[in-house]
Amino acid sequence: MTVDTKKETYLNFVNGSWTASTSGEVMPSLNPANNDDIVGYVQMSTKEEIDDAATAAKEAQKSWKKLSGNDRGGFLYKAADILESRLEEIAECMTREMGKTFPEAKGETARGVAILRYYAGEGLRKEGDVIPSTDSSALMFTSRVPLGVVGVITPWNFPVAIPIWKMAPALIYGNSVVIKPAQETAVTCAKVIECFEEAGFPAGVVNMVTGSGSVIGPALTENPNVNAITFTGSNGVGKVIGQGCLARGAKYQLEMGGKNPVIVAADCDIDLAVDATISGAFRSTGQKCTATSRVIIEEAVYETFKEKLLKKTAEITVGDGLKEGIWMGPSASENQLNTVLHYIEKGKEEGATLLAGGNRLKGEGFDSGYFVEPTIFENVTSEMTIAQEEIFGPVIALIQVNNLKDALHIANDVDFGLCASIFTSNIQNMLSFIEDMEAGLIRVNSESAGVELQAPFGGMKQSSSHSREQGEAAKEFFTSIKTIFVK
Ligand SMILES: NC(=O)C1=CN([C@@H]2O[C@H](COP(=O)(O)OP(=O)(O)OC[C@H]3O[C@@H](n4cnc5c(N)ncnc54)[C@H](OP(=O)(O)O)[C@@H]3O)[C@@H](O)[C@H]2O)C=CC1
Ligand SMILES: O=C(O)CCC(=O)C(=O)O
Repeated sequence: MTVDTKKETYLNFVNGSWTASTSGEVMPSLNPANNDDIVGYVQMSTKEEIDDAATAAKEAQKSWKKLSGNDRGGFLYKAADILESRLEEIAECMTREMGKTFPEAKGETARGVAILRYYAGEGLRKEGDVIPSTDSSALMFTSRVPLGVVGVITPWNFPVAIPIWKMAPALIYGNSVVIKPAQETAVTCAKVIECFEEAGFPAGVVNMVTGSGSVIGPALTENPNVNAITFTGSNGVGKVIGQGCLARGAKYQLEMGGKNPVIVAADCDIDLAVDATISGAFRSTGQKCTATSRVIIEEAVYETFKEKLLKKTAEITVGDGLKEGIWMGPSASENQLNTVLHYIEKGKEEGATLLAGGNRLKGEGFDSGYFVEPTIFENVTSEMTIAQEEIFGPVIALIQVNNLKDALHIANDVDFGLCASIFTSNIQNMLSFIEDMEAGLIRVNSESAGVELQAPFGGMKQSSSHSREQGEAAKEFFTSIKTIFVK
């Protein structure tokens, strides 16, 4: 491909240096709000470059793990300060690369800073327990040791937060990392890696290789020097990665899709439920694994809820996320837009009623981007495709029920179990929901999306490989326990 020489080509970061791929191939990273805008070029790297990064990471980890947690934390604090000083620039790059609005991108970058500081502090927290032995003259205790080299495979929907919430705990517990970011947002990731470089991490501790997931993804998963893989993305790819790791005995962690319900009980604050549904479903153009995609409403308040929801949805401003006053940006890519339009057609074909939206936006300001209207279906039944499969776009299905028992049954009637929310003022309704809802994140009177960095994050059923990320829970994945007996 011909390279526009005015745009930067972002290289791989291997063993402390920015290196060119031997493939010589690059691909443009395009702005989904205006695909005439090339954000930069990223390399289509080869298996050999993954192998080089893994070898460097293996060597570097030997001395990295010997540092005290306090010293490792110092590097993370520095990276946090540098990221904070570049917050606006990196957030702007994120908006240009994947479309989320600038305020959302700034919020996410600030979250990256906070995650780095949280894990920097982990370097001074306890890493084991003393356990009484049956032998009164012995000392028995546990200690945590790093896994070695961690391969990090990330999606495009949180281009700063997800790489950081995987890399920061990996690093603080003494692992080195090789990250393969989503191609769509590899420029934003390269800028995050620049922050790590400037923070002075020893060469080889942090490495980044860009390229096609189907080529360098398996190279990373199958590399014998890589001891573990942490992945966020689609279920299809996650399962392939899990099988690859299992086959060679590597540790793996998969965070995948969701089909998250919101239950609207007759006794709830309807305005609160409407605002939370809109925010949960349409922020980031619905491109969150925690996004609301099914709204299950008791019949007594169905019409009132629907009317208010439609009124507020009509007020949403769609456009280029860098412009003032825009609330919802484009889908992140043409592929993603086509997936969303495909599901909208499927909804119509299967007999759901389109209440709002449903179209690609056309005309001035829209023609060079991948904009779709916020879309609402009603008369949706639980077996319809749009009630079962993850859409990853601004599309919601309204499902009317007679009572909360039916609501809970429908809420659980999917393969996923990431997050779920209920709006109610009745304590018994809340308690039943907390007890019987099959989801890793339970939210009451709050939108389905909303992850706090200090709390465990992950799903049940097909949403994850049953481990948890973030908060203290990250320690379970990124370390191995040694039980020590001394006599
Ligand atoms: N849970 C979540 O947060 C996310 C869910 N999704 C879901 O996935 C759908 C598709 O999105 P998509 O971006 O294609 O997600 P993918 O699962 O394909 O991509 C996620 C990451 O995995 C990489 N990858 C792709 N194939 C392999 C492989 N064989 N081995 C190792 N790594 C691989 C990708 O690389 P590359 O960039 O080159 O494709 C990317 O870095 C969305 O519509 C949505 O439903 C997507 C993103 C996030
Ligand atoms: O909702 C969030 O903040 C995180 C969601 C997430 O992890 C994802 O969409 O991949």
